Amino acid sequence: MALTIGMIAHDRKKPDLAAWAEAHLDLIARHKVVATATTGSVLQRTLPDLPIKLVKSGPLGGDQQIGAMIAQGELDVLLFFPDPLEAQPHDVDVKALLRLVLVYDIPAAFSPRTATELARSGLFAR
Ligand SMILES: O=C(CO)COP(=O)(O)O
Repeated sequence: MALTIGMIAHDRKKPDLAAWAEAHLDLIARHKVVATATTGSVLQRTLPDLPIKLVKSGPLGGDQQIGAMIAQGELDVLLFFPDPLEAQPHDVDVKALLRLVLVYDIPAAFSPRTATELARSGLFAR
């Protein structure tokens, strides 16, 4: 059964997420990918053949849209690479998203290494 995977990264982490997605394309290509707008455009540049549903940019409500998907049971996994060294204008939205990840116990990874461990868990092989 295809999973719906959310992909989000803050600006300085977008290259890391694109590189991770490229390295794991065989796994994620079986699933549906939804991404915030700017993250999604970077992913599309790296992986032009991967279909990606775009929501709004994070600071314009995209994190909240992904959060709403979690609340509605429409998101199975979240890969979110935040930048721990840069303040975000929409920090409250980021916190709200992370809170919903915990409320609904969504499998999530916040760095390339944890994403790789999640991939090794077999989650994406379903
Ligand atoms: O800000 C984000 C996550 O908090 C991501 O939004 P963008 O992908 O539009 O940069």
